[in-house]
Amino acid sequence: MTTYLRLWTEMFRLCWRKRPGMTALVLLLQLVNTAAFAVVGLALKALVDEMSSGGGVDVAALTVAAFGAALAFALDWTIGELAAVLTVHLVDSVGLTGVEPEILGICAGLDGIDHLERAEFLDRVTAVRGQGWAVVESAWSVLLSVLVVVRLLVTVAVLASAAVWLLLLVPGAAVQLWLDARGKRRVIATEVAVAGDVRLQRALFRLLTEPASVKEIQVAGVGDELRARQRAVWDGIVRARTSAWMTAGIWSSAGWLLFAVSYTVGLGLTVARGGSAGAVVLAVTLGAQLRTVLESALRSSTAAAESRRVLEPFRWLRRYAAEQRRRHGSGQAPPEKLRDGITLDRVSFRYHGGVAPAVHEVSVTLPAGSVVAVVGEYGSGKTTLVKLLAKMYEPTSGAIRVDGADLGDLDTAQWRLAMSAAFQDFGRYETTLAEAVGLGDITAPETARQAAIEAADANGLVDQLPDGPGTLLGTRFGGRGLSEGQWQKVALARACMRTSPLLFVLDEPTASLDAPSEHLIFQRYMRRAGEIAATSGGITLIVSHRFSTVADADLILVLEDGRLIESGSHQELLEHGGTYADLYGLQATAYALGNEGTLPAM
Ligand SMILES: Nc1ncnc2c1ncn2[C@@H]1O[C@H](COP(=O)(O)OP(=O)(O)OP(=O)(O)O)[C@@H](O)[C@H]1O
Repeated sequence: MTTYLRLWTEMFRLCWRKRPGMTALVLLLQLVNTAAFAVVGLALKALVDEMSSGGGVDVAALTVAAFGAALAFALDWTIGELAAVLTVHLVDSVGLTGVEPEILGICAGLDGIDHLERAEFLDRVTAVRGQGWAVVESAWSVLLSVLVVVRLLVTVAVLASAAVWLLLLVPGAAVQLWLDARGKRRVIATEVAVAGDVRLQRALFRLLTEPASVKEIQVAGVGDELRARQRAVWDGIVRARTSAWMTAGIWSSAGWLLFAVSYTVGLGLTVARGGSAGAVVLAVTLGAQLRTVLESALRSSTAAAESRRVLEPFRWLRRYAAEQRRRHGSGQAPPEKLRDGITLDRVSFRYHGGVAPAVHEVSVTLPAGSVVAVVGEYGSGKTTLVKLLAKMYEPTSGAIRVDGADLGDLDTAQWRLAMSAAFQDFGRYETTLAEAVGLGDITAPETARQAAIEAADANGLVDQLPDGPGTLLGTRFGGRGLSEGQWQKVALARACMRTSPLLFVLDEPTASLDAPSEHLIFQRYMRRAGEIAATSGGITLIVSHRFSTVADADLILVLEDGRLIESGSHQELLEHGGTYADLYGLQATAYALGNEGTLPAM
């Protein structure tokens, strides 16, 4: 409870920081609104007391009481509306400018990508995304609930003093609140229960509307089947929701019925036991007012209950982020230049929930200034090794050392600035070509872009584009569509923006390119590796499952099922006659058969 109190206090402070004027105004309006409500009841009571007093009627006092009641009633009504509208506006704007950036910061600001691959993390992100307003609103709901209780107390006190039998309304109201809350809980529980189905139908909808999957669906002719499945999932969701809403409606109606009965009995007894005309008028008015207060109480209790749906995952994400940041902290700076190299000491890594390690007890030194190739069949752990070197994951056991310093102790942001990478699953940034390349190093001068485009052999692509580097890429925002190979060239150019990284990673850099481009690119990268080695002692790490492309590397690492089974130069590995020699022979034969006996030049 104290953590909730802290969160709510923090939300009020956030409102105050972001919108001080609006926060003060909303607070004032809510307080005036509650005071006006209380005045209505008290003025009515004064009116009735005056009218039913034995002596002569004091016209002046009567007028003041009547005028006070009318004014308070008008204030209560108009200020109530205004306060409600302004609260929604305040909550919305602070949610968007204060809480949403924090949620994005948690998703995008944590070290590595481990969290982005965990269902427990992603489920919570799904629950809070776009719901920043609900976090802020929860604090205001609590304040409003307190104010509603004040209203209830005032109403009950005035009722008790005017017509004691009307206190029967109180248990009637309590039961109504309880039944209504029960119904709301059922609705919320149903929403939680169908959340998985909601995600499933969204995923099916995406499959049926995204070009990449639609192609296959059309060719396979399974569109009708998938549409039927999506409809069936929706039908199930709608049935569950309808049933929950119906049940909640029945409970709530039963509650209101009980309230109406207690009201009738209370009023009847007031009249039967000789209540004055004033008391009856007051009873009728306050009875109606009690109903309004009850509705407000129900609204704020619903808001408070619903906010838990968001508050729970929000707090979980915060705790997770704090724990991650505490663990990583800010470490030491990486060296300016590599002197010895990067050493992997019995490095193992197991994915969250994975049965076997993706990388298993790998020990090797990548010498400074060298070109290192990592080869192996599909799923042998090549990309995982690269991601470990890029600090996207932490080794489950063992250590990676950069010139003797533990990679875990190096400041992650600085380490990333000291490296450069073209990943296998590269990003497709739908912006201008110049920007999509320049993202590789936003501190570099304009001229660096041109050099990077040349380094990636992407000049031909630029020439084909209508506005050259200023051409908008991608079709989502009305730009130019690119082929896979063209997107990959953009990614490679981006990776070439940094000219002297300590680690230059190319994970399957030519997977989407044709053979001549592949050959040209590798030649260029070999030259580039020499330049990098000379300026920073940096290592160029090339991942490939095509053995023929990496024969010029200084060191070749052969992975199998996450284990390093062989390492050495191309010549040494051929002479060794192990897996590398076998697979190289097999691939060369296959390539020769497919290309009329021409092996790619190396
Ligand atoms: N995010 C992940 N979560 C769980 N397991 C994963 C994940 N990524 C990869 N794996 C598993 O780890 C193992 C190594 O995968 P990795 O991507 O490193 O292989 P790879 O050699 O790069 O394969 P490819 O040549 O197909 O790119 C595989 O068994 C794979 O199924």
